[in-house]
Amino acid sequence: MATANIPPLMPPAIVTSLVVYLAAICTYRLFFHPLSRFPGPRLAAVTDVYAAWYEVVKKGEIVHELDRLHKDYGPIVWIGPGKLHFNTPKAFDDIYRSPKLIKPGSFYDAFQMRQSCFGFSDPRLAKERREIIGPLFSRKAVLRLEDVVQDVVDRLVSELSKYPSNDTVNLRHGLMAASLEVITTYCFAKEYHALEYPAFKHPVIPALESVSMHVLYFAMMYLPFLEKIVFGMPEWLAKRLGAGSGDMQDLFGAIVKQVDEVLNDPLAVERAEHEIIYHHLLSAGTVEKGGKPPSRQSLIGEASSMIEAGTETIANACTVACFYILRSPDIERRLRDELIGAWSEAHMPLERLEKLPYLTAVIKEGLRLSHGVVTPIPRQAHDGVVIDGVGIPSGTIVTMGHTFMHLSPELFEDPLVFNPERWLTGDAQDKHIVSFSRGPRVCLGVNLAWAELYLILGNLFRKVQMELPEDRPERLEYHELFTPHYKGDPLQVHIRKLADQ
Ligand code: HEM
Repeated sequence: MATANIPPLMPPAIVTSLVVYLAAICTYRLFFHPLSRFPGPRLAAVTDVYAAWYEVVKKGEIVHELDRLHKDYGPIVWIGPGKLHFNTPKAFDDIYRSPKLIKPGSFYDAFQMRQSCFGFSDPRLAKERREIIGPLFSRKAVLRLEDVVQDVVDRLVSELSKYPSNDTVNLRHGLMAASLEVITTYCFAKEYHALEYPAFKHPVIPALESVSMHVLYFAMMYLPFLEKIVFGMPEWLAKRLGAGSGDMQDLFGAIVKQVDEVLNDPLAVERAEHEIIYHHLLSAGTVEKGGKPPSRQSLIGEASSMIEAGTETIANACTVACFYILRSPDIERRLRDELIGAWSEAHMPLERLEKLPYLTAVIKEGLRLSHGVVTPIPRQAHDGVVIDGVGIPSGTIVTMGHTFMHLSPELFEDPLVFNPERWLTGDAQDKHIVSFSRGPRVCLGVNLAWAELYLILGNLFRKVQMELPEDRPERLEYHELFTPHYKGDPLQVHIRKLADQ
C-alpha cells in the first residue's frame, strides 16, 4: 500500500528552538530571577498557569491555595513568575499604605475602566481624579445627601412589605437593587427603578453578579488579547454566549447614553435634582492637567467604576450581616431591641444610628466577613521598597488578601464566627478591618458605604420581620472573583409580618 508523504506539522528546527527557548526561560526563572531566593512552588515560579488554574479554571479558589502555601512556605510565597504573596499585618500596611507601590495595569486594565479613579495606574492621575470627585463622597456631602439614601431604603422596605406574609423573597436581589439604586441616584440623579422590578431582578443585577463574566475578567488578565474579542463582538452574539456579557453590554449602553446626554446638553447637569458627579467632573474648577475636562471615554469609565465599585460591595456586607443575624436568634433579638428602644420617629437620622453600639458591631462583622475584595489586590513595587523587613526587587507584584487579616486567629478569636460581641469591648481591633483597603488608593466611597450600611440594616431590622428557611446552609460559600460571589441563593427569606413602625 502506498503511503502518503505527510509534511510534519512543525519543522523540527522550530520545535527544537521552542524547547530550547522554554528551557532557557524556566532555568532563568528558577535559578537567576531576582525572586528565586523566595520560597514557593517551583511551578508557580516558572508559569502564570499555576495561579490561572485557580482563578480561571476553578472559578476563583486562589485564596484557599494561598492559605495552604503559607502553611508550607512561611510568610512570603513566590506565587507567580514576578509575584509574591504575604500574610502578616505588617506586610499589609507596608504594601497598601505606601505611595511607592502602584496599581499594575496588567491586572486592572481587564476591568475596562483604565481612565477612572479606580483604574488609573499612574498615582498622579489617580490623585488628581480623587481630588476632583472626592468632595461628593466626603462626610459632609454624605450628610447633605442623606435623604437620597434614605429614600432608596424606604423604597426597599416598602417593596418588601408588599409581599404577603410567609411569602419567600430573594433578599440578596433586594439588597443588590437597593445598592445599585443608591449609586445611580447619588452619583447621577438617575433612577434605574431596580427596586420596582419584579422580584428585584433588574437586568443589570445578574450582569454585576455573573460568575462567568468575572471569570472572563481574570482570563483577560492572563490573555489580554481576549479583550478585543469579548468587547468587540456584536451585542446579539454576546447575549447568546452568556447572560452576563449581554446584560453587561446593556449596562454599558445605558452609561454611554447618560454620558452623551451630559456632554451634548451641559444644562442637563444643572437640572439634576442635587449635586452629582458631573458637577465635579465637568465644572471649570475641576479641570485636569492641560485645562481640559475628562474625555468621553474617561467619563464612561468613571461612571462604570462607580456602579461596579459601589453596588456589589455594599450588597455583600449586608448579605453577610443579614444571613448571620437571621441565623442567630440571640443576635437578632439584641439588635431589634436596640433599634426599637432608640427609634422614635419614621426616620432615624444617620448620626443617631451611628451611636448605636450593637448596630455598629453588626456592621463591622458584616464588613469583616464579606472582606470587601477577596482576591489579593496587587501592587507593583519600585526601587527601595521594603515589606515587613524584606527588600523587594523593583517591578515585583506584591499582594496580600484581606482574608489573611480578617480570618487570622491571631487577630480575631474564632475568626469564622459572626460575633458582634468582639466589637463591644473597645476599638482596638478596628485597625485590623481592611475591607476598604488602605493608603492612597483606599476606597473613595467609604463614607457613603458606612451611611448605606447603617441606613439599610437599621431600617430593615427595625421595620421588616424575616426568617431564613429551615434548610439554610451553615455558612456562606463564595467564589473568589475579585469580590466574593456567593454560591446558590444564600438569602431566600420568608417575610413574616411587618414590625410596628
Ligand atoms: C461596603 C462597601 C465597600 C467596600 C467594602 C469597598 C471596598 C473597596 C476596596 C477594597 C477598594 C480598593 C480596590 C483596589 O485597590 O483595587 C475600593 C476602591 C474604590 N471604591 Fe470602594 N468599597 C465599597 C463601597 C464603595 C462605594 C459605595 C463607592 C462609590 C463611590 C466606592 C468607590 C470606590 C472607588 C472609586 C475606588 C477606587 C479608589 C482608588 O483606586 O483610588 N466603593 N473599594
